[in-house]
Amino acid sequence: MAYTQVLSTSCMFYKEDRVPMTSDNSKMKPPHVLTVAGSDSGAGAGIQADLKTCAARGVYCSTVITAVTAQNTVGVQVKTGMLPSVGIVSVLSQSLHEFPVRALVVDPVMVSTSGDVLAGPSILAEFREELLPMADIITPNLKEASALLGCQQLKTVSDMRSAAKLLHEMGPRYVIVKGGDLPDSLDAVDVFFDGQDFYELRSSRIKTRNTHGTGCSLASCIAAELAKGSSMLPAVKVAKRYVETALDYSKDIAIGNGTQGPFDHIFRLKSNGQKSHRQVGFNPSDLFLYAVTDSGMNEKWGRSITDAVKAAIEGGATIVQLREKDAETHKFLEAAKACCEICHSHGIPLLINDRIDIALACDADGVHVGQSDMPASVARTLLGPEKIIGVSCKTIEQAHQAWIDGADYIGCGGVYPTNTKANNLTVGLEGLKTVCKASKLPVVAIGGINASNAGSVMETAVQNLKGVAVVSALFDRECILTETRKLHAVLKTAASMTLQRTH
Ligand SMILES: Cc1ncc(COP(=O)(O)OP(=O)(O)O)c(N)n1
Ligand SMILES: Cc1nc(C(=O)O)sc1CCOP(=O)(O)O
Ligand SMILES: [Mg+2]
Repeated sequence: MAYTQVLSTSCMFYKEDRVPMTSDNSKMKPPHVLTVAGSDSGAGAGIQADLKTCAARGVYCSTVITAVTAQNTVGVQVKTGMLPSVGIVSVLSQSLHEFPVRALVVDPVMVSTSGDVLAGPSILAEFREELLPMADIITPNLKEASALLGCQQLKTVSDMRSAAKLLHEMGPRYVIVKGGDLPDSLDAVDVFFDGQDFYELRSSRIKTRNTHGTGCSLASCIAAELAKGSSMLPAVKVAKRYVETALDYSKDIAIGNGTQGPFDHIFRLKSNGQKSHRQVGFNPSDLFLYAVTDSGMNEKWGRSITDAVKAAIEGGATIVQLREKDAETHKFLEAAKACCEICHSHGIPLLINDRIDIALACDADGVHVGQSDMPASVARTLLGPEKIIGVSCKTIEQAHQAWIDGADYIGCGGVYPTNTKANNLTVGLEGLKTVCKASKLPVVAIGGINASNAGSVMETAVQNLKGVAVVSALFDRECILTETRKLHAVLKTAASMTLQRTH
């Protein structure tokens, strides 16, 4: 059994276990971290931070609580338990000798980010003599580094380098001195030393009060990455980026009344829902009039994507897809963000064609992918459970796979020949019917559809067919608003005729 351990004065330690679960080795236990730490009643640091960090990083975390603290965002008020005692550090060191571990991460928590002193000088010697020599990495902040070294305050990056070197001489294989509190520094710089080379790890300094628990979280994220099999420098880089991203994500949340607050460790599980005015979730009736943009057509008619999208929505589009094949990424992202705002202010979902990265960056409602694009199953993993994913399908098999992959709808075409997509196979109304009948997912028809033939498409009245997706009949026209209204009227008539027929 192998262990990855993290220790602090509040005695956290971590365990990693990759022992096969079954005799045929087909299932592996997930990476596992065991933390032995103090409880933070404020839930931003300590055991609670470790649990949340490991969960966010996909690592199972079990716990041993060494102390109970009563604290809130104003500061540590009472400490019971006991955390930083020579006895606990000594028991821990003995256990580590008895049960050797794969990696030991020592977070020498002595001063919390709120400035409270969490460990007295009595345990410093025990730390230096017992724990540091066993550690794979130690993660002190500026105050903790100077406390361990018994030296003056560290004020510059050069001081941090000297401290990292001296701490390394005490025995740990790696040292990271965290410079978050460095005065006059525009970015957050940490110094990593591997015994040979120094690395200055820089990230943007997030302006936020919500920094409570950043130290615990960095250390537990390093342990989580090690448990997943990472080597040290990549683990430290991931941990730093994780904390930076979490801080940025949580910079405006307001929990408690103190000068500091906790951040949101599990931000990745959220859908950024608070930014969106749209109700989360996919409604198949949104596919009724699906407007798909085309950068070439907008250029030809001299209009911006945003003006094109506004006009389509005003004309009755029920969902919008940005299909900007030639757009340069930076410009596409700017346009996508603006279109998101427009769509969401009208309660209309916005999907991005092909580009999962753009969809993630602008927090669009989802993506549409084809058979040669990112597989829908991978898109689902990247986008999470709440985003909308559409897949182009021309066959029953593709429709079945889309369902297995976790798509929300399929686009089926070309129903008619089209000039918008080169070399597109036309499946015709018959092909559309075949796929619709077999599909477990709602279907939108696409390819050569306009106000003259949309009625025929909808009147095939196949179950699952929820609407039409149109490019040129809306966007390669002089007035998008007029054309969208016209198409909307045709679709409404077709829908009411279908309704009459089925009753
Ligand atoms: C609604 C809808 N259906 C089908 C497509 C076509 O997607 P794909 O096959 O990936 O081709 P491109 O659009 O990427 O050229 C679509 N975009 N939307
Ligand atoms: C983007 C696209 N996909 C198709 C498919 O068959 O999957 S047909 C198509 C082009 C649709 O454009 P228009 O409405 O101008 O014909
Ligand atoms: Mg595509």
